[in-house]
Amino acid sequence: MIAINGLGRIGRLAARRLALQRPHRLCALNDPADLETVVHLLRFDSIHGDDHPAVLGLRKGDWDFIVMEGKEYPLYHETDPARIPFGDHQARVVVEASGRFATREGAARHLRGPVRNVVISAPSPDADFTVIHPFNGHLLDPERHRVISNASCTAHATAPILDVLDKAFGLETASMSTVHVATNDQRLLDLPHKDLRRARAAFMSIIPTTSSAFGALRKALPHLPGGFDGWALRVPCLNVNLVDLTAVLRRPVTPAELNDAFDEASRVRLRGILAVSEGGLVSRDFTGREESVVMDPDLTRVVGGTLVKVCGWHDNELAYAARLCELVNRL
Ligand SMILES: NC(=O)c1ccc[n+]([C@@H]2O[C@H](COP(=O)([O-])OP(=O)(O)OC[C@H]3O[C@@H](n4cnc5c(N)ncnc54)[C@H](O)[C@@H]3O)[C@@H](O)[C@H]2O)c1
Repeated sequence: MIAINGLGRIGRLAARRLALQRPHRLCALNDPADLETVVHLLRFDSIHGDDHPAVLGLRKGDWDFIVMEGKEYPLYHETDPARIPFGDHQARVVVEASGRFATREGAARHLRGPVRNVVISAPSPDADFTVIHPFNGHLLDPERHRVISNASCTAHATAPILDVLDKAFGLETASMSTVHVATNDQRLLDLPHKDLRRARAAFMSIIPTTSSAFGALRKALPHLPGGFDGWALRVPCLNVNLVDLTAVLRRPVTPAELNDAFDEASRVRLRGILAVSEGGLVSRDFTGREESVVMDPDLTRVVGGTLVKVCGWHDNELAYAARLCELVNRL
């Protein structure tokens, strides 16, 4: 059974998805917000529209429930994982999607009674294992790896690109910038934040900042060339990021060879994870895509044979929630 802590952008998408696809597996939810607020935000979504289950709130005595597609899920309002009685509902896996407990120590507060694993919906500095499916999921041992990080949306989008380049041409070195939409970790208007740039109004500027994807990628794909690094440019958009990756390959290539390699990977080996888009699209057109990355062949460039630049889009919310749900279902 699966429980979810933190019903924000990612937690709600995961809850809706599990309620539609695996209602018998979802057992309980937690968020400090009150019942009316949680129900309202589950029903109305500014980005993903109304393509989600019928949702109601129910109060029985002191207890709150979210009803999705006719099934009742207990909703708690704790702020400390150690106080959430997920174990009473036979939860074996907790999705930690609050963004507040990304360290092993914090996430491990869920590990009580029947709860065997916690999956953090973000990179973690010290989780037992960082998964980027399908590249290292086979190494995950749920008995040994009790606290698991599902890396980040950017890491999930970047890993397939690196994988194709490395397998097809050999990867010497690489650098990546993610053109990343605003998230609730920024400020709507200028307001203190530990990152001075994220303290600035999110919808006014291009905001250069760090990306936790690099740490997650280094952990999940340790064979990557050393020094792989880059940054995020937060832009005033709501959904869908662009990964812009520059690499030096071991042998000279043409743009057509690069695009063919992505095309081939999208058909069988990375089907469902990497896709290739048709031409002329913009970020909005990728909302609702569930692949970790959708390559844009028009943007492929080669400079002098071995220096290449390739770009791929991803729905940072929906595609990430899809990978997260696949992981907890496998667990
Ligand atoms: N938004 C994205 O595109 C995205 C993609 C991949 C990963 N992530 C990661 O997922 C995590 C959540 O991101 P988000 O965008 O959904 O965040 P969000 O800010 O939209 O939601 C956070 C939720 O957690 C709840 N919360 C706050 N304190 C809590 C506590 N003590 N206990 C339980 N719940 C608490 C809030 O009420 C809110 O509903 C972050 O670590 C983020 O980095 C986000």
